[in-house]
Amino acid sequence: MASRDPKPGWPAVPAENAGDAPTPAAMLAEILAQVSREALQGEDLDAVLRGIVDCLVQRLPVAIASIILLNDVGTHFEREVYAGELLLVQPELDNDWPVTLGAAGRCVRTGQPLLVTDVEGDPDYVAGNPSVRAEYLVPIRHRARLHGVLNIESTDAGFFTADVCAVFDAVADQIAGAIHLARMADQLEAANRKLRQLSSIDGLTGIANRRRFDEQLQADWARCARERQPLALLLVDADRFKALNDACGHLYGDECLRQLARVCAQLADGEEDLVARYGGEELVLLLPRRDGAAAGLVAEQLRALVEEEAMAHPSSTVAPVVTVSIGVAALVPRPQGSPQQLIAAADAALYAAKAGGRNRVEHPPVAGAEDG
Ligand SMILES: Nc1nc2c(ncn2[C@@H]2O[C@H](COP(=O)(O)OP(=O)(O)OP(=O)(O)O)[C@@H](O)[C@H]2O)c(=O)[nH]1
Repeated sequence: MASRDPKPGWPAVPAENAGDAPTPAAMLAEILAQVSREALQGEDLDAVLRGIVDCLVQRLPVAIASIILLNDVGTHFEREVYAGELLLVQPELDNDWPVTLGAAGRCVRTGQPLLVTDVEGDPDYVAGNPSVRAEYLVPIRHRARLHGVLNIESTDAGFFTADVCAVFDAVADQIAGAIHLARMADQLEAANRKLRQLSSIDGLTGIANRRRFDEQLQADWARCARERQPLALLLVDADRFKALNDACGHLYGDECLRQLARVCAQLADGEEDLVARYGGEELVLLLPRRDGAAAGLVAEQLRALVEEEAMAHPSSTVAPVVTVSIGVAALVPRPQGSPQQLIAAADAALYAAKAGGRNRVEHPPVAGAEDG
């Protein structure tokens, strides 16, 4: 079999192994395949970039491989990920490396690959390691967006032949796709987080919605059962709200509900507390680790605070201002029990508060449960 001459710059192939040595084309295909794998498998952008530079220094005789990313507006380098056998003295990249500086900056400004065959003679070269003789920089561009620069450094002044440079050009294209994918994934994740957050918020009041409350109630019920801690629930209902809407209009009613939610949020201020809109003009406070007495105190405070807000209610039979009736329930959940037990108890208490004249707090014992 005819022996293959490695291209200048590629790893020297021992004569006895020459027949098995990969051609530059085969090696390029392997490198590109691995870069693709890194792009698809990396957990996040940093992991992707690290996988790629590691792959380059492992497979090619380069002293340093680094990827230098630009900020969103393309004015500064903001991050560098590098690998290599030589120590690279890296500048601090707190957005203080403008593209007006260095060979990497020149590569960005021209938008073209840049070959520096004699680093000492290049006015833009910023020495990262004194053993480096030559450097090749390639813009990393996906469609119209310039993401940064692929920077390869070699201790061999003659390393960067046209064939070798062509390999890095192809690798840079692959990296651009990988960065694009990773950034899309990051954006998608952020959008999903936002969506999850939005889907748990009540649009009118900005507090948690019923769905979020239901989830939290299940979770708190299970946790308090495990820890044998009490769980308290306050069911808060605005009095004569239909009459308020009828007399003052729905927009005013909406504003009163928002204000009511703000007051409730002031009192549900523990790390584990949750205030949510239960539905219509009913709000709930879910208070883990609060027994009946503690929850009753919060409820009484809340009732008084709402009255002090003095939101006018000209058509109420209770007071000239908006008032609330509150049903309180608290118990130490039993693992085999159901959170519905707590809701039913708070509901019964609320009914009693309404029947008792409104603008009141009621707290009957919960049947069949260990009251905290
Ligand atoms: N403005 C406004 N009104 C709402 C909203 N959700 C529910 N309501 C109104 O709240 C009122 C609740 O009326 P009812 O259930 O009869 O209770 P109430 O008039 O408050 O009487 P009591 O609870 O017995 O004191 C209804 O008129 C609903 O239209 C809302 O988001 N905005």
